[in-house]
Amino acid sequence: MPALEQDIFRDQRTRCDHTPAWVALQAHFEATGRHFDVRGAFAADPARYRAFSQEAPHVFADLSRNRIDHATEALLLDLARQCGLEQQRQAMWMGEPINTTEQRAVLHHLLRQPVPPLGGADAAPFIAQAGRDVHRTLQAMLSYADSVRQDARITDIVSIGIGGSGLGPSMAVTALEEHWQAGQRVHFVSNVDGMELGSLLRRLRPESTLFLIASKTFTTAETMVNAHAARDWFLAHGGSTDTNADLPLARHFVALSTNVDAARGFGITTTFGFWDWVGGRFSLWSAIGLPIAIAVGSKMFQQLLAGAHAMDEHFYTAPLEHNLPVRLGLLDIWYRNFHGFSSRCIAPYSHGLRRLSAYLQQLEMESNGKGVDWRGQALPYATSPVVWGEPGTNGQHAFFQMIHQGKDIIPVEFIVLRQGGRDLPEQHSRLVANALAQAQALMLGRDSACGHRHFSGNRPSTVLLLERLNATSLGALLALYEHRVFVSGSLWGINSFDQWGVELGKQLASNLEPRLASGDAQGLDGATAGLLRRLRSGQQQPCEPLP
Ligand SMILES: O=P(O)(O)OC[C@H]1O[C@H](O)[C@H](O)[C@@H](O)[C@@H]1O
Repeated sequence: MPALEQDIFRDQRTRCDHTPAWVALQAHFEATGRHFDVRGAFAADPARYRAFSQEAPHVFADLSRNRIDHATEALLLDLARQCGLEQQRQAMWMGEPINTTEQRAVLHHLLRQPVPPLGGADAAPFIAQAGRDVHRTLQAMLSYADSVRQDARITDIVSIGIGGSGLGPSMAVTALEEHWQAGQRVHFVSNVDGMELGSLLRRLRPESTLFLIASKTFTTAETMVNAHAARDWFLAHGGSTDTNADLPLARHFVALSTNVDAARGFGITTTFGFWDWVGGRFSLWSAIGLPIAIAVGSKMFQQLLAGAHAMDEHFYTAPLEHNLPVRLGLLDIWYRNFHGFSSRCIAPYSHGLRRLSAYLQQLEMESNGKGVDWRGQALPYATSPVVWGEPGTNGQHAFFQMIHQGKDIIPVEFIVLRQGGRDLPEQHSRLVANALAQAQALMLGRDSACGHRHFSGNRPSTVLLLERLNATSLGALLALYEHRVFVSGSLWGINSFDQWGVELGKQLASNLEPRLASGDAQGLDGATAGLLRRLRSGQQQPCEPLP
């Protein structure tokens, strides 16, 4: 896009709190929203469940237990239109550089487009070319995945990667564990704490291990430290950098990265690449998903892509008022900026989805945890809530106490499967009953003269219902969350696709690491200097008495 057009595109946007709809929402909140009672709304409207439920591909959503009515949704939709949500969505589709701080397009949806058409009939040449590149890489990666699955010599696949290069694949592989290949194990290593890799290496043999070094940049410190430790271990146990040796590094180490040169410098000759228009936390659909394809096979990986593509079509084509990512994203704005709710609990009633909250923490909080708008100007309103959770029913016996009776209102997202997995299927109805009961208890509450037994009720929740957990429904669910994050980020006027907030800590860590060895505390703040001295003293000592 020419520079001038870009500027127009950026400057035409109206910040959400400067729109008439925002003012109207404030008035609506004061008039009825603040004291809205979901129980009363159900009593007044027998059709409420139907009106506030939404079909989307592979996901059905019941939004009826939320503190919204038709007027709220209408005003939120006005807000979306006045903030230019549809134009933003179109800009993403057209490959415009909506990641403005890095001047990058955001095209992860292209990774799951079937052929043809590549990028759509009206695709710009750059998108059509990107689509061709995607399919070439996908085919190479999938045939490699299937060849690994057929290789009886390989028993262990170790994927080393952190953040977006670890959370998505490990969550998806966990979710699809019923479909793992017998006789092969897929492990994930992220932490620079040597305990993670060290304890794994003790159980492995180099000749039967394949290492996947997953890093978009191939520079991330933790991943590089672990990759080098794995390489040292491999070479110390009979491996060789000679490609003609019996145990060549080039056959047992593969890279998943945009930085082919750095991977080559490491000694890797096979790299499955991707592109700068794929953000790390949106990358499980790319070569970063190779561990998924190895774990469940190429066919199932394509089902994952197909599920996500179905959700993409819904997001890009459904009218805003019947568009599930839009409705959820708008609800997030309503709760965060008008009700002031500061967190949202993810409660998947599915053991397979036990890593979903960890994955969503990065997706949502790294995308939308920003304090400035797309021009870098400070925002006067709150953005991303804290996203957290644990699978049900475990959470019920841990923190649900607070959700039922605590002083904070925490909207809960129940994820429920109509059909359970293959193991102990007779327990599934108990699991589902618990999810429904929690949502019911949160909404209905219970009056009691005894304060300890009183439940105030009117506590909001959403139910996302999947037929069953498989690659297709998982793909759709994850794409739903991706688009929802786009919707709320777009309305907040922030760049959801950069992550400058992680840089400072990285720089300070590289400054401190040599100081831990040298003891040089010069120029450090008092707390860091004190801890550095204590860490180097070799023993826990009481604090010095104050003068
Ligand atoms: O894939 P990599 O380049 O190794 O990056 C891994 C992760 O680290 C960074 O610090 C970012 O916070 C993440 O967005 C990214 O996913």
